Amino acid sequence: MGAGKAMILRPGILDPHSFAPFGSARRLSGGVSVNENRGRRIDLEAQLQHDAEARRAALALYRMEPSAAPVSVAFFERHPCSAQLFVAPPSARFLLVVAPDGDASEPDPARALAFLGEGDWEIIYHKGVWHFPLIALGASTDFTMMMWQTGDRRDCECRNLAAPLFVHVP
Ligand SMILES: NC(=O)N[C@@H](O)C(=O)O
Repeated sequence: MGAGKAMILRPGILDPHSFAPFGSARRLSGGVSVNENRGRRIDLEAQLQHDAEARRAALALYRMEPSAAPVSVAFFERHPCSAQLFVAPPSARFLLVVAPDGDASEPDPARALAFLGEGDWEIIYHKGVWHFPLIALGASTDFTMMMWQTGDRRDCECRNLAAPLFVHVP
């Protein structure tokens, strides 16, 4: 993609197979009955891949305000030391934007992909996968996030793009 030439991305519907090169995605369902059958416990993936130096568990609530479409993606980031898990609630409508490694393990925006998710998903980015920060659509949405961190700058790398990508939302 030439410098300065904006690129349009149209998201596909999030599905585990399409997302697999970048991580795992699974709809949350089933689980076991808990609390006198007043609820269900759905266990999440607890064994997130991470480096030994990333020994600080980070568990957070991301209270995301909705983004307007088209969403401008001007950079990608990655977490070289840990996979990163997000849980989307049943009311969620969100975008994931990812890019494979290009030359010298830099993000390749020409092969970037966007995924539109709706409802309660567990999403896990593989360790070191280039992605744009999570995007909520439609309404303020609370996502749960978990990853392992070193506590220093190794936890997140960013790369600005020569030209932004614009993600159109159906
Ligand atoms: N950087 C950060 O805290 N969040 C991102 O990794 C994200 O994917 O939202």
